[in-house]
Amino acid sequence: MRIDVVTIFPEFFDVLDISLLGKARQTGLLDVTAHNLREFTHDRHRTVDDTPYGGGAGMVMKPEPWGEALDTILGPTDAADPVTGTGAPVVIFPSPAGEVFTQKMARELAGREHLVFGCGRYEGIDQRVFEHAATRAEVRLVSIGDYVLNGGEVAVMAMIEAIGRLIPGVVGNPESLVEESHEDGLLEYPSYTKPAQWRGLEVPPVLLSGNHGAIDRWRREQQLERTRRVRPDLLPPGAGDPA
Ligand SMILES: Nc1cc(-c2ccc3ccn(Cc4ccc(CN5CCCC5)cc4)c3c2)n[nH]1
Repeated sequence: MRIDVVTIFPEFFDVLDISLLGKARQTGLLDVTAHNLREFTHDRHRTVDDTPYGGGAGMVMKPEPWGEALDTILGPTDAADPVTGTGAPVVIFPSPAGEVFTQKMARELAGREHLVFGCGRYEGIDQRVFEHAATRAEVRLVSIGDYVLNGGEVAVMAMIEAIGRLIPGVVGNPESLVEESHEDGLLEYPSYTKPAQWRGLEVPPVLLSGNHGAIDRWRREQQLERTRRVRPDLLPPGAGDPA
């Protein structure tokens, strides 16, 4: 998978070289390139923002540098490019006004060949950038949660990690991808490891029984109980009913 990130803080993404994804980059499974938006300005001050039409606090990111950056990354769109094939790029802009990023969306995006992330700053990006990009690629505004960050970079880092780890070969043990929170729609069961006693606290005896049928049943019940308590909105229909 090829990932391009457009940002005024390209060094922010250097951390990907040392994290879990560093190995994936070395093995060519994941190719991540950060582009400095200021490389696509032409004035002496490398200006990327200006005051908002209609007034209001703060600044808005100018459309021209974004247009040139996306021209470079998306390349001249020839008619043969289907906008929605797996090979066609998806351009994702983090936004507080976006659709919420979920494990389901992460799984879907992990199947695409080319992702482009656009990191806004200030009060956001001129709306026409999204409109024009949509004439040549699939465009999505995506929120990672109902809180306001200072820009898109942290959101993109979170999405790259959530997506990257679903790519076969990026995570050591693919088994661990199936049995985790949200993968089957429920929250995960609690985990334990040695020692069996720690500060007077025991490991649930079923986990030491070697009875794998009982262990699976206990874990499933833990998932349902935890999901009922913490995230009833995630319960599948009927799962919350008393047994
Ligand atoms: N899930 C999630 C994603 C983000 C996120 C993503 C990209 C950007 C780019 C700039 N900002 C800061 C920021 C500050 C103020 C406003 C609200 N203003 C009110 C009037 C115009 C806008 C919006 C945005 C981002 C925030 N935050 N949270």
